[in-house]
Amino acid sequence: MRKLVPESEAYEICRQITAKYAKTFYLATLLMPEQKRRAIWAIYFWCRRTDELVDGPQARLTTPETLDRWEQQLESVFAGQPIEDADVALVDTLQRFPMDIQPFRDMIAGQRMDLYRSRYETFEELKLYCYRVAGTVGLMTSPVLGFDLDWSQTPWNSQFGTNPVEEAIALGIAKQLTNILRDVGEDAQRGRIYLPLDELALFNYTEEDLFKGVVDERWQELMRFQIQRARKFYTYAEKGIGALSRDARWPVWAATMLYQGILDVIEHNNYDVFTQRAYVSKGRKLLYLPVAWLRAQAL
Ligand SMILES: CC(C)=CCC/C(C)=C/CC/C(C)=C/CC/C(C)=C/[C@@H]1[C@@H](COP(=O)(O)OP(=O)(O)O)[C@]1(C)CC/C=C(\C)CC/C=C(\C)CCC=C(C)C
Ligand SMILES: [Mn+2]
Repeated sequence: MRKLVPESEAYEICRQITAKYAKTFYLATLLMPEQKRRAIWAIYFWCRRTDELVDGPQARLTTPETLDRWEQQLESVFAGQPIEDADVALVDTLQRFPMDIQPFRDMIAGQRMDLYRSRYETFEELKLYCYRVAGTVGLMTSPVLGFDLDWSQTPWNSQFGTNPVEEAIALGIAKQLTNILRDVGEDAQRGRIYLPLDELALFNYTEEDLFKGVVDERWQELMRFQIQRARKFYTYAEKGIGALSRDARWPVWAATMLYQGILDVIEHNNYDVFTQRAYVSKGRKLLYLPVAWLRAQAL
């Protein structure tokens, strides 16, 4: 068996991948203490590798058996036995921040859905997919981010019934809904429609319109509806950010505001997600940081 790299090198691989492929997340992790930031990179790279199996350049070679093998590798990592270099970082992260394997398994189940599904009839069906590929990230990262127990025992917390686990999942779902709205055009080119078909019908907009990239009153109304729903998930999730450890609130606020900014850009582009990619400029990203910091200071 090949000798694997030491932990420091494995974390460095995870850092480089996060910095290259996830500029927003990377920026947010730079606001965290060292141990937490390294753990998030390790989780990020595992998620990225999982997504690449069905979305990456070799995706056409991926079969259900490939995902079975990936799940076995996951079990080995949870048993403290790394198989590849990057696993070394995740094994160490799991020792420092014990976590449940189930969200990781659920994410693989979400990627399995991408193997055999390219349409969702209702929002309920789409929500399950969003939980699996993104809500799970909220569950995986919560043990690393940590919760402030003093906060969760306050009377106003029980009074308003906040539930940090549900809110962590909601933040992932909000993020995935944002991704879906931003990537409608790109996904259509691959024959995929994530928007629920019954909602397309409600706005009298057809699959054919979507494949042609028609931007008219019907599409704009449909997108307003979708954006409003994504924002409800963000609003619900935001309550949970105050329950996180103090040193995690600023990065999570920053990441949250940055994703929300994508929805503003879609509106600004008049809902044309077919010929324009909605992205938040570097300058604007930096502008969000002090606002996120202020929000993180609120009790
Ligand atoms: C109590 C409370 C509010 C706690 C906060 C919990 C929290 C930090 C929740 C946020 C969860 C989050 C960042 C979810 C991201 C989900 C995501 C980006 C999913 C992507 C899926 C599929 O996307 P798609 O294929 O449509 O698009 P592209 O391939 O991107 O074109 C994923 C690709 C699945 C795999 C997920 C990732 C690669 C991202 C994982 C991100 C992290 C581990 C970083 C978490 C960041 C911070 C700041 C903690
Ligand atoms: Mn993907």
